[in-house]
Amino acid sequence: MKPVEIAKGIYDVGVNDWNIQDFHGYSTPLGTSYNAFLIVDEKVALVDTVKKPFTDQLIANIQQVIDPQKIDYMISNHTEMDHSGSLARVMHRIGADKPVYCSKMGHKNLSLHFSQPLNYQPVGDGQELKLGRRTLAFLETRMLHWPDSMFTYIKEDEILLSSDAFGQHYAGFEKFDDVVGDAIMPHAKKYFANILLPYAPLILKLVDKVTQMGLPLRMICPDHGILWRTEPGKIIEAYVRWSKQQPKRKAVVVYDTMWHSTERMADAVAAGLYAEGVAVRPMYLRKWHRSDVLTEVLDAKAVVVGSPTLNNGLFPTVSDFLTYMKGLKPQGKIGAAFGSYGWSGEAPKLVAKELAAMQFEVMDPVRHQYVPDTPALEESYAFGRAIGRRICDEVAD
Ligand SMILES: Cc1cc2nc3c(=O)[nH]c(=O)nc-3n(C[C@H](O)[C@H](O)[C@H](O)COP(=O)(O)O)c2cc1C
Repeated sequence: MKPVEIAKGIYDVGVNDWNIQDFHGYSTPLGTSYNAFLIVDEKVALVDTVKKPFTDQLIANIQQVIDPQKIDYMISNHTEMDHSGSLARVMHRIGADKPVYCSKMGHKNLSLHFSQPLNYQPVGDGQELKLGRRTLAFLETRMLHWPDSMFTYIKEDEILLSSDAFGQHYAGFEKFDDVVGDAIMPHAKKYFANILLPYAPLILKLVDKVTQMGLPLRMICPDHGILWRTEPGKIIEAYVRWSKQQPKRKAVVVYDTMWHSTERMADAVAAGLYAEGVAVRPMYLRKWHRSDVLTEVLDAKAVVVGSPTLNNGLFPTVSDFLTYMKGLKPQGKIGAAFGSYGWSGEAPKLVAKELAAMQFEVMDPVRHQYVPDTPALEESYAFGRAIGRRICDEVAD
């Protein structure tokens, strides 16, 4: 990728990772980018680096704008290695004793990632760094989504370098929201559902704080994907909506199956939900990636989970999905479980227990022995309708 001048003297010198398909267990069919920002003023600052294998590309991009040794300040908004992996080599290239500005937690966490001592300059919330004509202001955003996370705001240009917040896993030569259009929103939603959802209450507080500060925002530039230059308010509004987790009349029916019995039940449950006017799609866990299922969970009212009983327990992909969903802490959901079994039939009860541990309102599970016959499928259908009625009672049309 060539450097992209996003405002006069401010460049995205990051890289595209075209072929990554699995980002720490999150599916990324369109790859991703690691954005890094070079601000050229009387003093020159580089905000964030890239994943380690892309270090040479980052340095080559910087070189197209300026001699890397002219960089005066390194700023680390986030310790995670997709943004800090090349820090050691970059510091070696620009001058190992140059200051590295980061949050206090960034100082602690970077030291736990890199053994060589760097000239860390921890900054507090609201602290500023003058570059010449421009001023950088640091905004602590603890747990959005790591303890070290912070934003860097370029005051005079009204540009927010927002680290992972507002990002999307998307690799492309297109770098701006107006070029990609609404096609980017599903990727932003997936990013929110899979990375930021557990911190939804903190996001609402942060948006309040920034609104009270009256911070003008001309552009929001995350560390992944496209930059929001035309309608930065649009992604903030989406974050507020997603953080409130206001559900639609929608359910996710997610399941696995060995011999298709639980699958037949899943189809009948989904048909029952649909008959009550609920949007629904059965999702088979060996075809749908857990991160795509979670994207659907975000605005669903009910999560209905089917598992056959295997060796007195859950089918492994169902355990995987439940573990993943539990960590992301979705709020305000109805939960329901179903499944086929042979002799002991523990799985639906185990699913229901897990859903209850996630504070879901859990309905009594439905299970069938071996292959469901017509009356059994009618029972699954009626189960879907009962869940659907409950959704419609709780969610306005
Ligand atoms: C390897 C294996 C282990 C099983 N273990 C149990 C079990 O412990 N308890 C039980 O009730 N059924 C057990 N079953 C039976 C299945 O749960 C039953 O065949 C069910 O109908 C499968 O549903 P499915 O077609 O959705 O996979 C087992 C089946 C297999 C293949």
